[in-house]
Amino acid sequence: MDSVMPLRTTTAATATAATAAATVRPRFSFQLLANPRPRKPAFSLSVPTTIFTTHRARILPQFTPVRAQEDGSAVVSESTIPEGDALKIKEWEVARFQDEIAASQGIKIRRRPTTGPPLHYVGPFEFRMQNEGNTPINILEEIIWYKDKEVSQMKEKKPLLLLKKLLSGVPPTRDFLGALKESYSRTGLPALIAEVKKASPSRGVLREDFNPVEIAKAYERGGAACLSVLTDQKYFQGSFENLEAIRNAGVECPLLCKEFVIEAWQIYYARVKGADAILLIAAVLPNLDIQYMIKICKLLGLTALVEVHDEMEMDRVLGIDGVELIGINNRDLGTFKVDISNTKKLLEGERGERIREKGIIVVGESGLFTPADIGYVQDAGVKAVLVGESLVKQEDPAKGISGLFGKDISC
Ligand SMILES: O=C(O)c1ccccc1NCC(=O)[C@H](O)[C@H](O)COP(=O)(O)O
Repeated sequence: MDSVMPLRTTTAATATAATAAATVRPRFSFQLLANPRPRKPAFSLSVPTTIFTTHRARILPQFTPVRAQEDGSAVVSESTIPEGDALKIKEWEVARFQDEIAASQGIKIRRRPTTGPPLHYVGPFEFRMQNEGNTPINILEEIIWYKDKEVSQMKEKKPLLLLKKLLSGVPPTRDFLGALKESYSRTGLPALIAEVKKASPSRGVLREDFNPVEIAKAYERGGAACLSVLTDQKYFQGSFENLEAIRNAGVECPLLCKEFVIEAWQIYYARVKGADAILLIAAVLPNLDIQYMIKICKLLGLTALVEVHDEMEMDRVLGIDGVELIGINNRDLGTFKVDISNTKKLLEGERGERIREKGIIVVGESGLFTPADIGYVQDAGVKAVLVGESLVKQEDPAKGISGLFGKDISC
């Protein structure tokens, strides 16, 4: 099994994919076996005899010798497969395991398009691949597939080792969670995380004369407790330069890096660029990744805002240690449908109880336009709100904040 690990990078789910896969019940019996007698390349595949038989014609020229096992499966030595192809097979299998782990947690979003099996592959995955091909199921999946490529390129330019060196030169983080709590107890209203957002896939360009630093300063003047800065370029016309510029312009509000995080590397990068908090989306990240990324956030002094959209995601996140801040998104990131009653729905009954017991702060996100909307989500139990469109579209976003809350919350 260990031979699988170095082939793919960084996420906890990857690092534990093969192990955790043991807990995901494959529909076919399938096992990657640690080779009892290490050789190079050192692994073998155990496949059910039925599958083996089906593939006999294809397999035999490549896979010899073949050993029958007591349980009826056949062990095929792969020592004759060229090393490069064997590595590709392993990589591909780990990616499939990752998809299966995610799917077992109700995650529909795949990290990258599912490609067909590599040359020489024989095994159960080819029998159970769904939606094979490269059409994303929705906009969120499209964003993630693009992000996967983008992050790979960024990592080549700025490897983790370099980011770690840069960390020693960055100023300490500001207390994002503390700022939210302080604002809530000062105003008695949900603390505001005001979003610096130029455009979005659902609404297109929200503001043509977009000056991120001016908007950030206006938000701070208007009484925002924290700011959220979109850093995704392709779909939101945001950037890490915006985040950095706001940080360097003397804005004191703690900053949330609003990104589509799929790898721990991005958390280090956000920290280097001036973030105090980062978004982790449960619709994209398996539980182990969230847990691992929260640990990294803590190590770097960042607050993790873990975002959920439905009951299943909320229940998953409530089972993860170390979660202090949960965002309930009223926008379905797949369909764009916005419904603020989602916040209420996810805070009702036992879930609300658990959240209060754990002392978790909840943020109501998206689709908030009026004092009535703010009152509604506050009654539902949120202590903070994340607002973009309704503020960024105002000529003076500071006045927009008073309009949104029905009063001046700046002092
Ligand atoms: O805003 C979108 O269209 C969108 C599409 C796909 C993924 C994420 C998206 N938005 C991120 C957000 O959740 C919002 O920017 C944030 O909650 C503020 O929402 P709003 O106040 O409605 O601008």
